[in-house]
Amino acid sequence: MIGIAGAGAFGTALAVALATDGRQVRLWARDAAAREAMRLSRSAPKLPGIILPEGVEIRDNVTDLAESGAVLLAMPMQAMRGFLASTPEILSADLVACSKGIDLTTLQGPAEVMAEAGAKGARAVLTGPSFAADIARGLPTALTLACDGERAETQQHLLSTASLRLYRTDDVVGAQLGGALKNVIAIAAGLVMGAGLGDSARAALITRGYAEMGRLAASLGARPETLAGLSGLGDLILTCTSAQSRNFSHGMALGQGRAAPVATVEGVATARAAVRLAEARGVDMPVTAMVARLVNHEINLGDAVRELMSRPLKQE
Ligand SMILES: NC(=O)C1=CN([C@@H]2O[C@H](COP(=O)(O)OP(=O)(O)OC[C@H]3O[C@@H](n4cnc5c(N)ncnc54)[C@H](O)[C@@H]3O)[C@@H](O)[C@H]2O)C=CC1
Ligand SMILES: O=C(CO)COP(=O)(O)O
Repeated sequence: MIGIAGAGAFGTALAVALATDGRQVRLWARDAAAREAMRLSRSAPKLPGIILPEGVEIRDNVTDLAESGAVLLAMPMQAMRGFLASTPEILSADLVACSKGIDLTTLQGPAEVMAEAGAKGARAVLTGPSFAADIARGLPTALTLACDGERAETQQHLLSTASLRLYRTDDVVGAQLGGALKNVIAIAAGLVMGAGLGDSARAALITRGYAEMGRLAASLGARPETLAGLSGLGDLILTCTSAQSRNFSHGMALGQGRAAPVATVEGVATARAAVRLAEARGVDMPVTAMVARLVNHEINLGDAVRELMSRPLKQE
């Protein structure tokens, strides 16, 4: 049995994929009305057209997840620390963080947040290029499961299905940073496309963004090949090129000068956190720093482009 805490787009999509493959899933949403609606309709508002398979059981009590083979944490990154603090009962289970981001208060990634909360079982991070809508439809998806404990292989088999192919890595720092930092670059790519700056500019941004993701990750102990994998480059490609991405769409809206739709946009907080991490380590992250200034309304897009283009010329 697998427990999933958080019944937004991603948690529900994973529940659908796992149950379709024969797993028993306990899905918990924090909102009682949302739980009741899902139970009655066997559907989820964030996944239109998808029917919840029989194997998905909507649970009212989050502590019911504690006896699962693994508990997936499928909530925004900034909510994870508070959720774990208020739910000590699940800390004995193996935990798999599905959030992509950096905690703004502690500047920790999901693995460190779980450890500091007192997680006693395995602590893994599930990341990589995967839109919830694709997963829920059973489209083929490859993900990275990062775990440096001896339970990694067990978790990999528990969470892989006919349509979800999980690759394993013990580079937890690299995998979680890849998943977090790509969202910032996706906002930048959306800004460029929204402002009509062209495909060439986007390609430049993705490449230079990837370079600075690698610099920060290396300074924190990540391996370069992890960033070149699904959790870094793979997710960067997906998120910087698809309007399905909320981070990319958020950037597009800003680039077009219109209000961005309300949604979970992890790259906004991650940009602010990454700037602080980079400053503390003396790492140059011009694209990320510019995204932080743009989302903080400290600079307009025209000045941002001029500033980035007039940086001193250097070697690639
Ligand atoms: N939607 C997608 O395609 C993918 C999302 N992710 C990641 O999964 C995480 C969650 O994203 P989505 O499910 O898409 O967001 P969402 O906005 O669809 O759902 C978030 C869910 O978290 C719940 N939540 C918020 N605060 C909470 C709290 N304090 N305690 C418990 N639950 C809380 C909300 O009620 C909501 O059900 C994010 O970090 C995202 O980057 C990762 C891969 C794909
Ligand atoms: O992480 C994702 C795809 O891998 C989802 O991207 P968005 O959060 O930008 O929608």
